[in-house]
Amino acid sequence: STVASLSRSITKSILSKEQSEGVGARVRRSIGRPELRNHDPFLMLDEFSVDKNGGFPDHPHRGFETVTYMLEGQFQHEDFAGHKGTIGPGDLQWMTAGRGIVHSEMPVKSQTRAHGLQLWINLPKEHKMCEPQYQELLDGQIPRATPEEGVVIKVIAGESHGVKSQVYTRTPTMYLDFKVDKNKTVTQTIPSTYTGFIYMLKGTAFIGDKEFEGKAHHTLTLSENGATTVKIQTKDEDAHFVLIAGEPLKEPIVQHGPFVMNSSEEIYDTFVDYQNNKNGFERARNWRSTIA
Ligand SMILES: Nc1ccc(F)c(C(=O)c2c[nH]c3ncc(Cl)cc23)c1F
Ligand SMILES: [Fe+3]
Repeated sequence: STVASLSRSITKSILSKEQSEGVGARVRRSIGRPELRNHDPFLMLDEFSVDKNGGFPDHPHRGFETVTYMLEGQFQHEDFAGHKGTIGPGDLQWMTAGRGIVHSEMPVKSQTRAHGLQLWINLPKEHKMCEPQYQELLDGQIPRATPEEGVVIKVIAGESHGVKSQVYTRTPTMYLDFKVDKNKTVTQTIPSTYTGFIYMLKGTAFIGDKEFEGKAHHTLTLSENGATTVKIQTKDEDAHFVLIAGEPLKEPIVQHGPFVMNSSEEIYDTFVDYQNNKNGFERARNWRSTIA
């Protein structure tokens, strides 16, 4: 007899409404909102929308990674080491803050609005104080899997249908951008130990054997039922969503804003380092971004 392969199912569906963040920015907070904490290894997912007067001026990070994926408009970034650049629609910036980054993230002034996703991925203890690293890919450098006509999966991290990303993930992570035409079915393999969720950007998708309906701006958390796949269908509407999954770190999380360590002592030490420009924050002394 054939055993129908079990799919992961949806355990929660949470709508994210816009809230203010940064300077004049609006974000829909997915992971990281009160109803969506403890999705180890993920700390936050924001769908951000910033007009030319807003942005995220000079601020620090330590102990985790920020993954910025642009959907519309152009965003510029600059850090305290002089690393700067602009990312546009479809482009990716995977920033491993490690021991410390101070940077500014602002829309390009001429733009109407910058719209994208920023995911915060926690780092395991042994990497929290690593040298900062950038992995930046233009849209055209991100591989696509097209299991069938009308199903395009951008492999931002991890693997889909035999297509692998080149991004080095210290915390094993899968990050896939799905554009699925109507009346399609796609099955994605996910390691059964991974914590996973879908964030809907546009349209409607039906997930799992029970065809749970996913609508725009909803976070759909995936069950951990031992399944190694998730089945996603569309009916009379196209769908655009991201599927994000990763290996839980199972370490203590102590977070104060942009600092995420394993103990309150380490957080205290981080504040001391930041105030005194030490242990990775040396270049923050007297630094001001030119773009904010
Ligand atoms: N501590 C702290 C406090 C408040 C913040 F807004 C931020 C921050 O920078 C961001 C929050 N979501 C975001 N989405 C997109 C971008 Cl480009 C940046 C952010 C931050 F780091
Ligand atoms: Fe930042």
